[in-house]
Amino acid sequence: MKLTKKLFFSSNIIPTILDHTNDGINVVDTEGILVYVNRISANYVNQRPEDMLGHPISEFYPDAVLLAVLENRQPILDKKIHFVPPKKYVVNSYPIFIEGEFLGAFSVFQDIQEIDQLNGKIKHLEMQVSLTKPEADYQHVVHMGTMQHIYKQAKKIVGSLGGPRHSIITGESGTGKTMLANLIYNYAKEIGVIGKNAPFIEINCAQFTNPDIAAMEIFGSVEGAYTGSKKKKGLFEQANGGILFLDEAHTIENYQSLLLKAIESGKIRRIGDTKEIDINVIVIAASTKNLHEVFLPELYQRLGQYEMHLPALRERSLAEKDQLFRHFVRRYEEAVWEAHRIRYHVEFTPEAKHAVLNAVYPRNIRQMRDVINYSIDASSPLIEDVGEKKEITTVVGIEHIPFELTPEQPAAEPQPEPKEPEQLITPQIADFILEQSKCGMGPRKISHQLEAMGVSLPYYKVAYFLKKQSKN
Ligand SMILES: Nc1ncnc2c1ncn2[C@@H]1O[C@H](COP(=O)(O)OP(=O)(O)OP(=O)(O)O)[C@@H](O)[C@H]1O
Repeated sequence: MKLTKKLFFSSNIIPTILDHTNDGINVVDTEGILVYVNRISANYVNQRPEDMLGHPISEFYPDAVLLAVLENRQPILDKKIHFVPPKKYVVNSYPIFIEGEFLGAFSVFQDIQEIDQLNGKIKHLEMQVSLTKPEADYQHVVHMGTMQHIYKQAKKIVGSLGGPRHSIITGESGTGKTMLANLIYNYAKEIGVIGKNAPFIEINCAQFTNPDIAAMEIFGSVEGAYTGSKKKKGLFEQANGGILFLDEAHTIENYQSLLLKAIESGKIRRIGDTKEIDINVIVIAASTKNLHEVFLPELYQRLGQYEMHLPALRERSLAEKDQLFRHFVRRYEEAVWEAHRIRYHVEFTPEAKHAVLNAVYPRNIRQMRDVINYSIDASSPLIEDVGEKKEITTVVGIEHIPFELTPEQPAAEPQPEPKEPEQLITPQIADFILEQSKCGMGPRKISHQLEAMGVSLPYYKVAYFLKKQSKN
């Protein structure tokens, strides 16, 4: 037998093909009774097609778009439906007219849960990147107090008539050294000291366990300079015409004389090479250490005349901290707008804001930023629960702040709910928490376990209890 058009349409091939598509298909008569369901659609609602036929579609798909199509006799396209969250599909539905007579409707739908979740993850990652990127534009940094004075100094270093000069930035981790280097770079471009497309090459010298590898990265190498070394352009060459930012510069101890020579002569030599290469690079060396004590005196003298020190967060005024706080909250709101086109309003309760502003941050502004982002994350709704809303307000309370911060507050300040955990924690619950903690469980896991046992005790209260126990 030969497959012909006639045979194709008269046989059972079409339903078989429809069972092998990736889309779900439903066909109903004018009463909304299912006359055809493909396998995908039946699987979607955990049924067999034969058990669905002859039943109203609403029994299986309560929000079926087909019902509206039956009423209006018009197609409905690209409608997104949440089935049972997080199950989600997008559906196109059409009326069926045969020889002008209205006979029913059909719909074709695609499961988009996975695509939606992937999109959500991409947006989440994009948001994380945007929230943790150092500010590069002076308009967008907090420039009251500390930065006002330091930025003036930085501008002089690159912008003075006799400049630009190399410089040193010191400060504890997370105080804004990389950010300041970026600001200098942008300012230098703005005033034409370096070209609009000039490179900004950043290297954290501490990332190399071996000082020889660090040197090869910075100065480049020729093949065979060391066992296995390849011909390689160094960062100095890559930064030619722009800025070379050497973070954690104290770790390049062994190669300080090479650095000095490069800075003094404007020439570098790749490790293992004899040929010199001209370079025109502004070097900014940053460190958490006092480079005066670490660098060769000549190198320090060359760079350290132009030294800027960024104070730790604890040394900054409350007003400056408050500005930083507002800045990071605003950045979060802007990131939500960028990712989801949702106007997001973040409010902190006075108690929560007090906790954030008065906590101790060993990792300085970076840690404060992370705590603010974490707290807002904790109070924010899930994307899947937002629906079509275009404006949302969230209130960050003390319960959203990472627990380590709250006990660090000044003793003179009233502690939030200090007695409550003890009131809630019976001797049995106390024993349970201590036992789980001994087995290495963290407060969050313990709180989840308690919840499964019908005891509602937020993780931060578990943490507070454990902290008190460890002090007793
Ligand atoms: N004045 C400021 N205004 C706004 N954001 C700031 C300010 N100072 C620092 N930050 C932000 O704090 C975070 C940490 O800053 P940065 O990465 O520059 O610190 P760092 O001193 O280079 O840290 P590390 O020594 O660990 O490399 C960044 O997100 C940065 O943008």
